[in-house]
Amino acid sequence: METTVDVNHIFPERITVLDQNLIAVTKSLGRSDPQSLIAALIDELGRASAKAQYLTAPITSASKLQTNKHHLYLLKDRESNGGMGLAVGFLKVGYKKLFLLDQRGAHVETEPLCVLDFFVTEHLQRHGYGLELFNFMLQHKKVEPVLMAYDRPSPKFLSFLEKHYCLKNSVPQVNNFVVFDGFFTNRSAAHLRKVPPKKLDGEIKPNSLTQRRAVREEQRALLWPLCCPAAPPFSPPLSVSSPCSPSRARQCPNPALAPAAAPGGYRGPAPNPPLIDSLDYRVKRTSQQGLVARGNLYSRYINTRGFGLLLETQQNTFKLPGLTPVLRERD
Ligand SMILES: CC(=O)SCCNC(=O)CCNC(=O)[C@H](O)C(C)(C)COP(=O)(O)OP(=O)(O)OC[C@H]1O[C@@H](n2cnc3c(N)ncnc32)[C@H](O)[C@@H]1OP(=O)(O)O
Repeated sequence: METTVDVNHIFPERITVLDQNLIAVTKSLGRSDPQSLIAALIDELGRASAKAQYLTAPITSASKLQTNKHHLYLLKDRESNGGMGLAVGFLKVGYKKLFLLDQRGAHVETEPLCVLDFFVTEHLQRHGYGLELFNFMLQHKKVEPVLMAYDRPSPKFLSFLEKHYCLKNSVPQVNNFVVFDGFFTNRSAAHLRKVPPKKLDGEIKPNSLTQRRAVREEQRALLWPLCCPAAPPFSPPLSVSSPCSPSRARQCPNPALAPAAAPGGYRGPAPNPPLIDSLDYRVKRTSQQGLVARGNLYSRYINTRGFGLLLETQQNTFKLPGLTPVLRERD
């Protein structure tokens, strides 16, 4: 990405690892880190990534990086941009506590390293930069791609994973993360914890006024008319050549350019997002099978008997009776 920023000055290394402090994890000798320039560059890259993925808002920004324990790998090309260097792309990863379904459909609690955002400047894609970034991250984190989870991977990213790491068949999930065959089998038992059988269904009563308001919002959210075609309860096994249910595809500026829906749901903007802003929650319907609550924590609620919604705050969990929760943390 061409900027007026002297990328070579800020980032002496070809790949820089940035953390919460917005400073290079491996600091260069005698150089200060001009935080505001770094922040501006990250924001710019985050916006470009969001645009490339048809997102309404960036997943990556300096402020988000500062408030999460993520690592952002930033790749530059030293020679470009009149010798000032060019930010070619970035890869953002972080650990997430996830409730996933194993091959037999059992809930398993995991905390894998997840790919959260990945972007290479448009005109430099398919030149091997993505692979360079990804391999660097694998070495830095000492992890194998099959043991990672992927947050709503785009079709390009799915193609990338298949081509470079032979990751093709996914294990169906009800959340937006994609994991592949081998995720459960290659992982030591210490990293997997079976989720205990659920308690008897019933409403968990909120204690505080704010929490009660959250429940009211939740119930109002359920009244929205359902208008989208139904999606299957589980995303089908992944095949890059035959991406899953079109009902999970999101709106694109130009329908002809719309990416095929991916397992876990491609992260494009949602059609007609009905938002309720309350208590940091934005609640929206994603399909007839489930509703998504966005807030500090994000959760979705699906089972074979119907629809449901589960809101989780730092303190409490609210749920409607009769359904099985599937939880996922959000940034
Ligand atoms: C969890 C998430 O982060 S999902 C978001 C992923 N990011 C995006 O979709 C943003 C737009 N895409 C990109 O920025 C890039 O294409 C990336 C990051 C996915 C891959 O980076 P690149 O530098 O292009 O990858 P690299 O050159 O190492 O590998 C190329 C392979 O990636 C895949 N790929 C890259 N670009 C494309 C494309 N336009 N169409 C289809 N496949 C593509 C292909 O498998 C390609 O191999 P091929 O050229 O033989 O078909």
